[in-house]
Amino acid sequence: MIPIGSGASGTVYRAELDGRTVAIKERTAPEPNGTWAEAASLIWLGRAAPEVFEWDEDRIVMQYIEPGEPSERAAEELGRALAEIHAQGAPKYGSPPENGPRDAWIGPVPMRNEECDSWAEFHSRLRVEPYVRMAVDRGYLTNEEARVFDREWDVPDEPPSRVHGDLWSGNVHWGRERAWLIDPAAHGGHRESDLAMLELFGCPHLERVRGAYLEVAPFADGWRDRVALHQVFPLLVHTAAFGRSYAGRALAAARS
Ligand SMILES: Nc1ncnc2c1ncn2[C@@H]1O[C@H](COP(=O)(O)OP(=O)(O)OP(=O)(O)O)[C@@H](O)[C@H]1O
Repeated sequence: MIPIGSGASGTVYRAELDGRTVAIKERTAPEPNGTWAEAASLIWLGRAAPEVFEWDEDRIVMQYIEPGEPSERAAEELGRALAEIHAQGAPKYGSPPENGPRDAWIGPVPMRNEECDSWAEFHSRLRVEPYVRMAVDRGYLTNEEARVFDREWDVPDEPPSRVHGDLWSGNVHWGRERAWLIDPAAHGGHRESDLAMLELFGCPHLERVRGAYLEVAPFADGWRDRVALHQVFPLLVHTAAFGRSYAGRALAAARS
């Protein structure tokens, strides 16, 4: 087994298994349901993600994707693929991936999926409040700062989408021919959130990805003004997980 990547939760290896080259993601972090949630998410995302061959509580064996360079063509294809995944939908806002657990992970912190009737309820109860509490408990936000996150979260009404859920640029794996989605935390969510997160830390050819996406699946008017609002969740997760250095950006996004 040859190590090809490592992150907070474990190590990814390239290996030969039953005559084919596979990627094996071994989870070393003590995260109950971690591989279950990730395997179910990968399967739910379909052909945009590597195929899952098998998984147990310690590891996922999946299709190995030979790395390549980002290209404009692959970026546009990624935009269209994202639109296609989103359109597959989800039963409700907050639904876990099909056959997946309610209790999952986002980076090194827990993330719960529970069905809600609106995005506003889902966002506030499951994607904002738990991380504000965690950040306050850990001393990364003051009580006064925490109150900034106690607000209405309004977005134009639309049915829940099937979202990747942790779509920072590191979770776009550029292969030889196309881009692949890896390391998802999928659930029923708002499709603008995936694109807003991709924008958060920059992504190669972002304009191409977004342009191709919007051509086939336009957002409701005013989406640019909602980017910051959708970035509150990942910024809060960063604050809760990694510390106060992210608090300023999280607060600014929440005030937007
Ligand atoms: N199916 C795959 N085929 C080829 N390489 C892969 C595959 N899956 C993951 N990798 C490589 O391993 C790296 C880490 O993968 P992944 O993001 O899933 O791990 P992680 O531990 O969750 O990392 P992080 O903490 O950064 O989220 C990727 O950036 C990629 O280079």
